[in-house]
Amino acid sequence: MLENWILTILVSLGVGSILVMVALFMLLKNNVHAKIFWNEIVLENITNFVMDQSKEQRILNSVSYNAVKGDPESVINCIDKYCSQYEWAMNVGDEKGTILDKVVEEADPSVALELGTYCGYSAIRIARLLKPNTRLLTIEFNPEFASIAKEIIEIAGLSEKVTILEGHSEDIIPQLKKKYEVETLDFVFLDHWKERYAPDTILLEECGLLRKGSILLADNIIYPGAPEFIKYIRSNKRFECTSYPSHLEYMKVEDAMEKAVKDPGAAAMLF
Ligand SMILES: C[S@@+](CC[C@H](N)C(=O)[O-])C[C@H]1O[C@@H](n2cnc3c(N)ncnc32)[C@H](O)[C@@H]1O
Ligand SMILES: C[C@]12CC[C@@H]3c4cc(O)c(O)cc4CC[C@H]3[C@@H]1CCC2=O
Ligand SMILES: [Mg+2]
Repeated sequence: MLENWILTILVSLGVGSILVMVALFMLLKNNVHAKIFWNEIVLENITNFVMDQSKEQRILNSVSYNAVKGDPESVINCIDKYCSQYEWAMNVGDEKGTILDKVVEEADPSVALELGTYCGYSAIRIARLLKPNTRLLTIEFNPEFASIAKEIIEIAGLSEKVTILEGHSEDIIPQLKKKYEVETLDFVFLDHWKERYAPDTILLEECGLLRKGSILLADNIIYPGAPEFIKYIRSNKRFECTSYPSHLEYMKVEDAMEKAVKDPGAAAMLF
């Protein structure tokens, strides 16, 4: 009699754990939050512990071994291959990267600013399209990411065009005019923490860094989303906005980028 009870409990526990595993699998398959949580929190921390290095160091290693020195396209392809085949990472990726390329070409910037460098993937995409005697400033507050980005940008052969400014966007933006000799910005790529998009756009305006015709491009309008920025920019008569539907990097999940041109009519009258 006692053995029957024990058997029933053991079978129930077995079936229960299989059901929990199936539920987890379904959740991971269908839910983007679960997938990101699984990749970023569970898998990444286990791999970091086992290999005693960070995912960003592994991205740098992959670039050092596989990319052709001085060839930005090979660095971009190498990062995309690593992050789609081995470990997801928050680079803008190739699909949204192609939109970024088009908008940079349209802006044809003399001075460009990026908020959120990470490993330097989008900085390389932007800098490879810049004409001679033009520059990209990119802001990153994580010292490990800033130093990895420096090495990856060096491998791409773009160190002359790119300056990494280490610190918080809210501290560095007010220093851009005096310390970094910026008059106004022709192009700004917003890809740092999403709750900073709106306050940093307002800060750029207050610091007199946006001119008529300055172009802003913001990543992650749908996922993770930047609702305060979208509310601010779309209701502001000084900006003309366009949405570019796309997908989250390295995933089949909807995302979009938002372009905002400051006083576009007035800029056209200048020429
Ligand atoms: C999504 S990643 C940038 C990805 C990069 N643009 C690319 O596509 O290759 C965002 C980065 O912004 C940095 N970051 C977030 N908030 C920031 C802030 N307020 N100031 C400076 N860096 C910030 C994070 O440390 C992270 O490295
Ligand atoms: C919320 C998050 C940080 C932002 C991450 C993110 C940033 C980004 O620019 C992207 O293009 C995509 C993402 C998706 C994942 C987001 C991260 C999940 C955990 C975390 O701290
Ligand atoms: Mg992004």
